[in-house]
Amino acid sequence: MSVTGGGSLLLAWRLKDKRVLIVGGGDVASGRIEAVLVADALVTIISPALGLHPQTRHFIENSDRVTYHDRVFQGHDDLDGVDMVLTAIDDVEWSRQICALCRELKIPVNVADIPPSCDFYFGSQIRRGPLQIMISTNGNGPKLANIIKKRIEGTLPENVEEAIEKIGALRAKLRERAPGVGGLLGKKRMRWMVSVCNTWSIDELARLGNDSMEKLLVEGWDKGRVLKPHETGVAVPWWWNIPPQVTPGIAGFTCGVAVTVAIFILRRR
Ligand SMILES: C[C@@]1(CC(=O)O)C2=NC(=C\c3[nH]c(c(CCC(=O)O)c3CC(=O)O)Cc3[nH]c(c(CC(=O)O)c3CCC(=O)O)/C=C3\N/C(=C\2)[C@@H](CCC(=O)O)[C@]3(C)CC(=O)O)/[C@H]1CCC(=O)O
Ligand SMILES: NC(=O)c1ccc[n+]([C@@H]2O[C@H](COP(=O)([O-])OP(=O)(O)OC[C@H]3O[C@@H](n4cnc5c(N)ncnc54)[C@H](O)[C@@H]3O)[C@@H](O)[C@H]2O)c1
Repeated sequence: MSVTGGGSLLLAWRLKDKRVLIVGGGDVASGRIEAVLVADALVTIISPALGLHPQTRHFIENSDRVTYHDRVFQGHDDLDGVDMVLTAIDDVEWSRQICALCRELKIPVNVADIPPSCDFYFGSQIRRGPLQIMISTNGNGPKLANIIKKRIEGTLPENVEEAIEKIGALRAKLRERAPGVGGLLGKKRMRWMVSVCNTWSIDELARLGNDSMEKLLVEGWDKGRVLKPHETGVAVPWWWNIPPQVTPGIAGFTCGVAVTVAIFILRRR
């Protein structure tokens, strides 16, 4: 395997109850606030009331996770106990100073618009229930990241979030049945889950209900096998599993055959 370097580490950062300071309250800040509230952070916003974006105002007025200070950033004291800093202000000099303070205090910081002052970049995001996809061009082309996001969105299976939620529920039930971390049991659990994911399509997983899950565990896991969807009462017609990309091809082929047959019959008359 060759490692070329020059990239960024892509992670899903767990921010629940972590303290995030957002300096600025304009358009860009409002997107940042939304992004960290989705992750259940405790948010402090410092920004003069004049110039607040309507969405920032909405978060301030409606979220009990948001503390608001109607003023400009003042310095060191504003960083006390803070786990992450995001700045989105129209003042490059202050942005650089905030970055320097954060680096001194070893607080991870993102300064919108100044890549050298970013310990991490934001990306274009797709969220569908528990599914989170981040598209990053590593600083090269943010608008292009947004365009690529729209392309990816169009290729996702319709019920992908239900499938992920169901697989999450199945894994939780399996852990209740076979608890513990690591060891031989852990390996067996993982092998079984891999096999379920390889055997069932996304559509079929999305249709898993409590009864079929129970059957999958009692008749499957307990007996050391992976049931097929139809054995649990979950079955979708075979054509549901045709990838959408090939559907136009099949439709075209069918039309072609129909036209050829029609011409053949008409000629014989
Ligand atoms: C993805 C997204 C996430 C978000 O911000 O939430 C994001 N920028 C978005 C939009 C956007 N930003 C800009 C435009 C104008 C068009 C254009 O330049 O393309 C548009 C498009 C628009 O406005 O429509 C201007 C811009 N952006 C940066 C600079 C400074 C520079 O490059 O030097 C300049 C000024 C350049 C100049 O002065 O010319 C820098 C950064 N912007 C990043 C993220 C990080 C790298 C992301 C990556 O690697 O892909 C990075 C490095 C730092 C950071 O901010 O974390 C979000 C799209 C979300 C969505 O809608 O899906
Ligand atoms: N995603 C990106 O990377 C991206 C995209 C577009 C713009 N930008 C840049 O991000 C920055 C913010 O953009 P915007 O459209 O949200 O700007 P904006 O002018 O709408 O908002 C700036 C906000 O910062 C506040 N502010 C200014 N100085 C402050 C200080 N010292 N302390 C606290 N608050 C202060 C202002 O009151 C205002 O609410 C700009 O520099 C812009 O060029 C970045």
